[in-house]
Amino acid sequence: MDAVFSVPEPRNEPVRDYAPGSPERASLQRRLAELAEERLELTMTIDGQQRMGAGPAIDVVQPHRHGHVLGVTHNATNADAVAAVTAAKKAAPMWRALSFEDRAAIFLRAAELLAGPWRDTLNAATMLGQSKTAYQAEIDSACELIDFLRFNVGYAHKLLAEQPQSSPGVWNRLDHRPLEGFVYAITPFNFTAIAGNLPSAPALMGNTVVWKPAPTQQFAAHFTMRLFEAAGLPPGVINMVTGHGVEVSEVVLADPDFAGVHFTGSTKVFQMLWRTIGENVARYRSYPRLVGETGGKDFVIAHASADVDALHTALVRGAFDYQGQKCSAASRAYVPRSLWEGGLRDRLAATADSLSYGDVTDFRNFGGAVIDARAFARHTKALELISGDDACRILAGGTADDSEGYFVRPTVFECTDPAHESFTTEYFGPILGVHVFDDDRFEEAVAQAESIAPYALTGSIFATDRRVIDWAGETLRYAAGNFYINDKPTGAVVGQQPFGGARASGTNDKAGSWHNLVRWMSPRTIKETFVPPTDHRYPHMG
Ligand SMILES: NC(=O)c1ccc[n+]([C@@H]2O[C@H](COP(=O)([O-])OP(=O)(O)OC[C@H]3O[C@@H](n4cnc5c(N)ncnc54)[C@H](O)[C@@H]3O)[C@@H](O)[C@H]2O)c1
Ligand SMILES: N[C@@H](CCC=O)C(=O)O
Repeated sequence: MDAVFSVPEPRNEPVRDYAPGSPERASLQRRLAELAEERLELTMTIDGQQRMGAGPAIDVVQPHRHGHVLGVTHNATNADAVAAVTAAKKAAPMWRALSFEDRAAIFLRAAELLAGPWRDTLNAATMLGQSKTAYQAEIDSACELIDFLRFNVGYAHKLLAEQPQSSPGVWNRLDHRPLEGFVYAITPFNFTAIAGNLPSAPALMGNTVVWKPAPTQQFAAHFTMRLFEAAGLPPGVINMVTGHGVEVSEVVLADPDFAGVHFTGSTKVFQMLWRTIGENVARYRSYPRLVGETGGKDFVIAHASADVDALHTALVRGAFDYQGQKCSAASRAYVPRSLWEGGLRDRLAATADSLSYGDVTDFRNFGGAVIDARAFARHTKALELISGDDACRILAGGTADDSEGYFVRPTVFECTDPAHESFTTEYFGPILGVHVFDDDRFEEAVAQAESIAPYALTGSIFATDRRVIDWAGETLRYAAGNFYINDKPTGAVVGQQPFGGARASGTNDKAGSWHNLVRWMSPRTIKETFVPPTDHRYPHMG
């Protein structure tokens, strides 16, 4: 077809609330019951074929009831990784040759399927496999993934339309080529939306992909792969390998056609990947694109002029939604003494103690369990460190119990030492440290908070005095890639708050925006001269 097409105007998917008695709640509960009865074979998908990895088996369980196995996956071996890379390379010419409209239509169809008949499945899988409540699943596996799919098409369309100027007699053009090679997408446990976005964004731009989800997210990842297939994704475009990834990286990062990594996860793993890529750099056909969104130690800073009700709610939701397992979660707060001793301390502790964490299929619960035994051990160790230190005092929580699920109580502690390890280390759990400062030492507290942790992902300032908001915004300019004024530091929405941070928090390529998509293309400039010169001599030569 010969036409310059426009694309549907992207819009954010409305969030359903699953209130008691609502039809959407009944429908989701039915799907939860069905999926909880499954014991799925969580296969790899290579060249459109589903088969088990050849390495050892891994049980995928419900974190809030770890005796309940949802499915079994297997670690992918070097040979499995070779098969995935081969499939990605084989599919590349076919996928590149499809028009942008054909590629976009697949992902737009995936968005509509997810908004409709697939919504309950992805939400139920995310609730059971990652211990999210109905609301936390809805904003992730339904709305955010739908938004990524729709908005990426809109941003990509604008990027492709980006063309240079032409002087008289010349036609300059930009050919927005996919990368030469394949992309390696490695995704974290905590967001089904991120797991779906990291392989699909480079694929939309014409690249083929090897995708390695986290084993603890494999239940929802399995259904995400089925969703892409149902939307018409051809075999070999996204090849999903399972397991821990070490053996996959040994193969992928040594391949000459490795063209980029699209990573979200911990800072430690991204730095390890970066080092390996650096060591292998001479092997590659092109310099690989390195895109990584990583850890955070996200702050909330309050001024004495802050609205204390808003601050209280932001701390509770920011720190304890999804058990603190958002990279954006508030994990350190800086509060003036007048607000803290004027009632916030007791109120925050009482609210934290009142939050119910339990089985997420019981919709009365505020939260579920932390993801696995490794996370549980990290949190119990942190709680021991905090409770054993004279500088810190636990005000709420501080306990954990893994007898049935990996439960860690919402914990609030106060610490007189703002340089304490608990203010610099990412625990990635429901643990909030508070440093209380004298009201007249606000500027000192902000300056210290700015650079004490190596991260710069999200942060909030609470104040009603506009001069304070202005000053803090400037002083904290490089301390957070997503900065919030009088709001919690979590809950970025695609198309509204492009997400990502710098320093040890990543390359800040802003998932779900054109900043990210531009990394998956390699422009070729074309200059066509209609009437080329036929005399090599210049006029000044006489
Ligand atoms: N900045 C962001 O946008 C963002 C978003 C979500 C999560 N996170 C971060 O992610 C972390 C939590 O997620 P996680 O526990 O899944 O992180 P993780 O780093 O443990 O794992 C991330 C992924 O890397 C894989 N992996 C580990 N070693 C590998 C290797 N050698 N080769 C290939 N893959 C390998 C894991 O299996 C998983 O798929 C936190 O640090 C959090 O802050 C950041
Ligand atoms: N985009 C999400 C965080 C993703 C990281 O885990 C938020 O803004 O809360």
